Amino acid sequence: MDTVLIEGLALEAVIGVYKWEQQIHQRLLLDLELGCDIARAARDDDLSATLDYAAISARLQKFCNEHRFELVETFAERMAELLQQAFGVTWVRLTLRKPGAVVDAAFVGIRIERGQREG
Ligand SMILES: Nc1nc2c(c(=O)[nH]1)N=C([C@H](O)[C@@H](O)CO)CN2
Repeated sequence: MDTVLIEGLALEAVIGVYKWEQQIHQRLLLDLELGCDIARAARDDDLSATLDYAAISARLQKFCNEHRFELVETFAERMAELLQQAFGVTWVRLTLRKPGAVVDAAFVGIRIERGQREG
């Protein structure tokens, strides 16, 4: 199984459990590993035969503009569902970081894996 990567994608979202957090936008950082067989895309030099990282990045930025959640867990789970439903992603490892949420930590966040890794 090959992997399409998106790393350090900056997302602006309304996210947090506290009232003050629900009135501001905060930056999240997203890393994605997306399972994908790239053989046909590479053979035919054909974008339509692989996962388009630009289209996926734009769709996730739109999703963040349209939704608000309290937990990074919820955001991560919903983005994984979107990747499966809208782009046919069969396996994803998703890391979502919330910089600055804990002052003494560079990052806090979560990592999830969904779907079956083939090959
Ligand atoms: N496991 C989690 N812990 C916490 C979260 C979260 O989303 N997942 N969120 C917060 C607050 O919103 C925090 O980020 C504000 O500083 C606390 N713990």
